[in-house]
Amino acid sequence: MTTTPHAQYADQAALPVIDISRLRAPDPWARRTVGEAMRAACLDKGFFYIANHGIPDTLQKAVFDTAQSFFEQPLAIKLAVDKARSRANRGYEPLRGQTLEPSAAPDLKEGFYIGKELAEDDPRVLAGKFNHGPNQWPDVPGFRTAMEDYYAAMLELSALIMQGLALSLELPEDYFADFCHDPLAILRLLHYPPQPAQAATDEKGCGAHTDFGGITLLLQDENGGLQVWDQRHEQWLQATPIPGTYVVNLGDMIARWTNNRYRSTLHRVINTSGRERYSVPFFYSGAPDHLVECIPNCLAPGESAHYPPTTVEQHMRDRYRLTYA
Ligand SMILES: O=C(O)CCC(=O)C(=O)O
Ligand SMILES: [Fe+2]
Repeated sequence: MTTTPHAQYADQAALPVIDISRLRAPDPWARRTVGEAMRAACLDKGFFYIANHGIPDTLQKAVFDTAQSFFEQPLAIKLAVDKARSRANRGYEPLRGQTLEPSAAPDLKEGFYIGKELAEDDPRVLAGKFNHGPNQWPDVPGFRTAMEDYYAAMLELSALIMQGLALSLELPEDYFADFCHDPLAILRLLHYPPQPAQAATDEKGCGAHTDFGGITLLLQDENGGLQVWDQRHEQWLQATPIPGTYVVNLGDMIARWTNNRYRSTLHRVINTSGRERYSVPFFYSGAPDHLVECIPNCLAPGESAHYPPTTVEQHMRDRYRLTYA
C-alpha cells in the first residue's frame, strides 16, 4: 500500500445508490435485478449506497446518541473499558490507537468495539477463537440495549446483502448461507474530532486502508469525510452522506473469493467539517471456520487463483496483526 499522489477531489461520489427492498420481494426476477446492480458496482469500485434497508431511524438515533454520551465522558472513565483489558478486542480504543495507513501518522479517531456476547466459559472462548469473548459495557444509560438491538438488526441486513452478492455472481441465492451462520461481526463506534488546521500533512481520521473482512455497512452522520479511491482516474472521491442510506463496501475476503474480480477498495477519512464526526461501521466477516477460496465461476480457463484457500478466522488474524503492530 502506498500513499496516494496527486489527490484530487471529485464533486460527487459517483457511487450508485441501490434500492435493496426488492431483495425481499417474492419474485425471483425482482431479486435478480438487485444482484445485477450490485454486480456493476462491485466490478467497479466495490462501494455503493443502499436505500430502503429496513433499519429503523429510531434505532440508528439511539446508537448515535448513546455513542456520543459515551465519548463525551472524561478519558479516565472511558479507559475503565479500555480494549487493552479484553482478550476479544472489545471496548474503548483511544485516539491515535490504530494506524490504518502504515506510512502515515496514527489515526485521529477514537472508537469502541462491540461483538457477539460470549461468556468466558463458552467453549469457543476457552478454545481461544479469534475475537470471541464478552463485551465490556460502559455505564451509559441505554447504551447496551441500543447496541444489542442494532447489532441483531445489522446481522440480518448483512445476510441479506450476502444473498444479493450471491445473485450478483450468478450463484445460487443461498451460496453464502454457511458463511452467514453464527458469524464473526463487529460493530464499531467511531468519533473523529475536527481535523486541526495545522495538522501534520499525513494526519487523517482514518489512514488509507482496505477493510479486512467480508462486507462493511457504514452508518455516517451528516458531516462527511469518507473518501474512496478511484483507481481509474487516480483521485479520491467524496462518499457524501445521503440520508437514509448505508455505504456498503467489500472487504479483502471478497477479493479473495472472486480472484480480484470484485474490489476491496482503498478508502480513508479526513474530517474537514470543523465539527465532531460520528460514524458506525458494521464489519461482517462470517463464520470463523468457513473456508474462503476462489469461487469456481470466478476463474477463467487457464487462470490461476491469486490467493491460497484460508479460513475466515486465519484471514482475520493475519489482517488485524498488520494494523495493531
Ligand atoms: O468512518 C468512516 O466513515 C469509515 C471508517 C472505516 O473505514 C473503518 O473503520 O474501516
Ligand atoms: Fe474501512
